[in-house]
Amino acid sequence: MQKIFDEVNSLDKRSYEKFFLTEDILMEHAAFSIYTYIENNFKKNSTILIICGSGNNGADGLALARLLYKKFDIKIYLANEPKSSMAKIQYERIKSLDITISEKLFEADILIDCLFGTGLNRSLDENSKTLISKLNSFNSFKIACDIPSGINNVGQIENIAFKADVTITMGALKLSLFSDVVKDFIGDIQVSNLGIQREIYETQTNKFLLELSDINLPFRDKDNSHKGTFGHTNIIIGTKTGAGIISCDSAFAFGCGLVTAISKEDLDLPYHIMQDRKISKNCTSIAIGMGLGEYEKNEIEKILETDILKVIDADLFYEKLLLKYLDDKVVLTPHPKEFISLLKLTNTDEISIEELQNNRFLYVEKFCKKYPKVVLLLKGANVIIAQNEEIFINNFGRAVLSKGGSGDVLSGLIASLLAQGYDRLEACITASLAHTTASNNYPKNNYSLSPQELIEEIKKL
Ligand SMILES: NC(=O)C1=CN([C@@H]2O[C@H](COP(=O)(O)OP(=O)(O)OC[C@H]3O[C@@H](n4cnc5c(N)ncnc54)[C@H](O)[C@@H]3O)[C@@H](O)[C@H]2O)[C@@H](O)CC1
Ligand SMILES: Nc1ncnc2c1ncn2[C@@H]1O[C@H](COP(=O)(O)OP(=O)(O)O)[C@@H](O)[C@H]1O
Ligand SMILES: [K+]
Repeated sequence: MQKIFDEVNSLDKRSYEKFFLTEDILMEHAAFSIYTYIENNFKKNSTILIICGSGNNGADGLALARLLYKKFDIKIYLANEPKSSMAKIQYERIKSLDITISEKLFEADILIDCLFGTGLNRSLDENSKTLISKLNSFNSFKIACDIPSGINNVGQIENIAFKADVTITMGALKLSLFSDVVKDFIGDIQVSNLGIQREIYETQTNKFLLELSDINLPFRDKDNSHKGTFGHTNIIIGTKTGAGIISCDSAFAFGCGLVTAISKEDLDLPYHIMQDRKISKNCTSIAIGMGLGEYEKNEIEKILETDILKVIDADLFYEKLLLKYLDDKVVLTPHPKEFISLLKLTNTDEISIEELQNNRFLYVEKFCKKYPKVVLLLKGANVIIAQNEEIFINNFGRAVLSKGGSGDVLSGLIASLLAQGYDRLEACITASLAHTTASNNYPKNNYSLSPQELIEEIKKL
């Protein structure tokens, strides 16, 4: 996994003080990293337009222009006069070079957005909005320097943002790059080195970006085994029976030795899924809530009271009785609408979905502070897995998963791993990575994936 930081000003400051790296040195490395990216990916003499603002983001652009000059056909567009001391210095440094300052925007092969970086501290004015909108309309390859202009420090977009194909971010990953609302604006993310290896520039953090290598699939390492060796999950089937049956199937596919569907009615189940009316004696995990619908409250309480690890999903986030069980046995897997209900039930906050989606990390942190024993997995375009003060982000998911039943598959995967002995955080991390990786491996298109096909892809991991 990679470290993520709420802000990097303190890391820059530490570099100045501890390693005697000046702002100028950091900036030269920032510009050089974008230069290297362009050199490695584009033909000599490609046309490049660098859009520069008045602060140090603009200064990065001016330094970059100097590096690119002569090898590429570059022009600068000065959205504002250089104002910060570094912007003025960088401007002086290019004055004697014959770099054209373009009076207008044009569709170059490559556009580089150096308008605003981490210094964006107020709403965009009309000029900036028009400028960004015009840039977005061009068919150029678009590179954002540090962060696409228009995205603020907490990952919100008030009106418009530059729509990058790649964002080359300076020094370390910032949390603002991982809100759901910026997902379609940042493109691929690359981190540039600022004159010292990233692991030295970075300090301690409690936020991490998951990588594919963080997956820990449930391979079996002993052959002297039987089905009970790999756990027994119980999936509670509600009135909408399909949801729970999908979870049963995904739990079975992900290695659990036995899967039992708990249901009052006789169901038409696949042959490998057992059925019972009550929780199995040797049950090692439970998943409850998917398609639950109408259910006797005391029956649910009896299940929640058990000492077994549980995945709690869907309809249960609307039930007050859940409040008694927000402890070290549960994994909660709400989508945003369910999470705002949970926030309301727990008297944490009463907010709209829009407010949540604009501040996902804030509300996850609030909830986890209040319930530090719970493991929370907040679904969305970027899944957030959190416990106490730690946050893990899975940003691999794509729109192919926006289908009824995707979440039911995920509940089954987590329950399966819990049954096999994974701890709750490990189970969420591996299940979530398996879920997104399998969906991305679906070969046909990004709209027709069914839960069954998703489970088939999980079997191939
Ligand atoms: N601090 C450092 O050591 C480094 C900083 N670097 C660059 O510096 C950037 C941050 O530079 P700054 O702090 O100068 O900030 P920016 O360059 O992001 O923008 C600040 C300027 O824009 C103005 N501004 C802010 N919001 C505005 C709005 N909505 N409409 C119009 N004007 C607005 C500010 O008043 C200020 O003049 C980073 O994103 C990164 O690109 C890099 O060179 C790496 C090293
Ligand atoms: N655009 C997207 N990008 C990434 N992941 C997505 C996207 N849309 C949906 N998902 C994922 O798909 C799952 C949907 O779950 P959920 O809303 O509970 O569906 P259901 O209840 O129908 O099973 C979640 O894991 C969510 O993170
Ligand atoms: K930028």
